[in-house]
Amino acid sequence: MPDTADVPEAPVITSSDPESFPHSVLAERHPALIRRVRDAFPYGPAQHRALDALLKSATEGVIEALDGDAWWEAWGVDEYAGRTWFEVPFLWSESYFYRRLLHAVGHFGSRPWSAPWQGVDPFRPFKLAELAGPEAREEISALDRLAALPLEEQRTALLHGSLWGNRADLGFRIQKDDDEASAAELVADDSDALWQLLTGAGTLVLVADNAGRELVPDLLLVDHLLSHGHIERAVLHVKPYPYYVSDATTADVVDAVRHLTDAGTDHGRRLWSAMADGRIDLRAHPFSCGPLPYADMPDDLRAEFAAADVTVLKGDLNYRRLVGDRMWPPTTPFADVTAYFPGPVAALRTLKSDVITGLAPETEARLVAAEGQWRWRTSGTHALIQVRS
Ligand SMILES: O=P(O)(O)OC[C@H]1O[C@](O)(CO)[C@@H](O)[C@@H]1O
Repeated sequence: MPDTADVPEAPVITSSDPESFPHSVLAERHPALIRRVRDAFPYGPAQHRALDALLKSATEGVIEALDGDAWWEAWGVDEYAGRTWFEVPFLWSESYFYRRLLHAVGHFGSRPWSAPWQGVDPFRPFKLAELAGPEAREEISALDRLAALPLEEQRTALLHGSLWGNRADLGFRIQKDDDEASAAELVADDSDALWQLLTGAGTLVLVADNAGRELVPDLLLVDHLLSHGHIERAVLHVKPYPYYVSDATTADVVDAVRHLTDAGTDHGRRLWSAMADGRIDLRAHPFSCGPLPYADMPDDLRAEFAAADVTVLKGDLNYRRLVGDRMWPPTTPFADVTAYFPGPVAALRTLKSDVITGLAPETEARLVAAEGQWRWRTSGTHALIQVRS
């Protein structure tokens, strides 16, 4: 089992409480996702049977070993085998669900002649529909207006575009009717500290989250930082395989850059050449699809983050992995729970799960008075920019 000895203590979140948000993800969101994936492709009988079996296992069954998967063996699958999905850490069981879903649809087939679905992204139809949608078109047409703004306003708009782009997460929207909720509030805003780190920096590591309407503004922010001399180089971490519905893979980066070039924007052309000359470098580390907190990251990934002037982690899941998926008192200092991280680190996240750290006592009191203990944590209507320099 991974070593988490250095991480401060707070209860690890599981899905065992039927009234809790994590329970609803396993009991409602995962079955809904299986239905959507099943309906999105003309899968064959073997895949339908595998999806039926996954549905039963995920809701009524127990964790099963993943034969021959050395990564998942290292990540604890044999230790958890035989326990229900609801009693193991929520972070772990949610990741395990995506690993099992991909296996069920044949994504990992190992013999090419009998594995026609190998490499097919079961979430691709949803990702493509998002990029083709009216909101994505409007965002492209807003780029001309953006270019007319003073530079400081441009960079703030781009940072906020990248931050709130995180709300465009397809997994989250499976359970939400009003994904474009109008209420939007920053519960912590360390953007001044972030701009200090991003001024005259050598290397920015950006750990991406979702494809489509989140990745496009992420890339626009990187383009701005490169073009205006804030940074010399960006290393963009994406997932090695489809994950958490809309998480970005290399194919999604290609689609996002093409989306910008096809629209005839300079941003697209600049991003394309920055990838060609190495100023934007892609990574797809296996640990990016791991079920563990970053405190347990392997040495090569640690060295990569240590070499950066600043690492920016996008999204809710990366936040859970950064601070540990635990029921922290909300005023626990962000700097304490990220002290282990090798180098300056920032989180850009809309709140979509129970975990929260780094709130000012008055902010917590106001949120609880207005919405109780839980709602504001998962509704996607609040966001944060937190930095540990
Ligand atoms: O795409 P994001 O911002 O990482 O959000 C993913 C989040 O969605 C959920 O799967 C459900 O909201 C969370 O458990 C998870 O942290």
